[in-house]
Amino acid sequence: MSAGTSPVIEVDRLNLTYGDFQAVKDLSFRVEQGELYALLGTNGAGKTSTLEIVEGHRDASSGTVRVFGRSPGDRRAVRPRMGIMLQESGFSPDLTVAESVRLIGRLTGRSDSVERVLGIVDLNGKAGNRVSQLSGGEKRRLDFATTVYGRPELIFLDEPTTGLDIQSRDALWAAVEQLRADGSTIVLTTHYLEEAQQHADRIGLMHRGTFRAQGTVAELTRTLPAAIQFALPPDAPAPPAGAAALSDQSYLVETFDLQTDLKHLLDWAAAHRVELLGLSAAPTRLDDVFRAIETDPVSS
Ligand SMILES: Nc1ncnc2c1ncn2[C@@H]1O[C@H](COP(=O)(O)OP(=O)(O)OP(=O)(O)O)[C@@H](O)[C@H]1O
Repeated sequence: MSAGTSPVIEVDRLNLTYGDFQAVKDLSFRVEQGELYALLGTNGAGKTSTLEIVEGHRDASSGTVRVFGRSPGDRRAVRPRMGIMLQESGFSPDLTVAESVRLIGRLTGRSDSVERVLGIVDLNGKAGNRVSQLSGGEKRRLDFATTVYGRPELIFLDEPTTGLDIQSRDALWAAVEQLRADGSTIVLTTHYLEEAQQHADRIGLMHRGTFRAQGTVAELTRTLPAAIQFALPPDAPAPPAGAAALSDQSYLVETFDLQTDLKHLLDWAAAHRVELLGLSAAPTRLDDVFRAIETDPVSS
């Protein structure tokens, strides 16, 4: 991303109300060209509602949304440049797999090889089968194939790996990384936080219609301490200061400097000739940030 490049998506003080329920409140974010931006959050946080507006499927109550510098309502300009993988697929059950891909090709105006996109998701063997005959995971893979048909510049992936086995997940993520290498911008929503942790450049964490945190994984996780856990044998001396007792002989050290505190602990154990049982040192994970936000009374 170079200085001065305009963002692919620009959302400024977006609000959405359903009747008198405010589902999205003053939400602002940008997604830059080539980024993988993950919009994460609790159930009912407003992610789908936000994406529906950005995708041009729903009008905002107030605020500004720009996609490629245009209103998402400007469908003729914006839609051919986007691939959208929704949570629920809308294929006609009577079409074959290959016909479904071709149909999407015609609707988007993009061109590609049906064989290529079915190859990405290992569905070439099912090209002649009707959609109604596919398993749930195979339908999801077909969803992905039609979404990336023609290598769109902007790709929305809403829970893309739900129902997929591990091989299919790996294949899907390899395809996403290839699309990014080719310059596509990706917006992801998922409840699989480890996937966001691994693949997202930046994350927006939503709860009850607003962002509770936004930034890179490193920026979000450094707000919470990492954890060192260990247990001591019955005859061991008292543990070093800073270790909180969890149960009889188990201890927890919470730290913002994992490396230094782990070294202190190992030095203490060596000096006292103590074996640290079940020792684990875990950096802060996105799950921890997520849980902290869900339980934060300020965010309720
Ligand atoms: N058409 C609608 N009419 C009224 N309320 C709605 C409508 N669609 C969504 N909502 C409400 O708006 C809130 C946000 O819903 P949304 O589907 O955007 O959340 P989400 O973050 O995508 O949730 P999830 O992770 O559960 O899919 C929820 O409280 C939901 O019940």
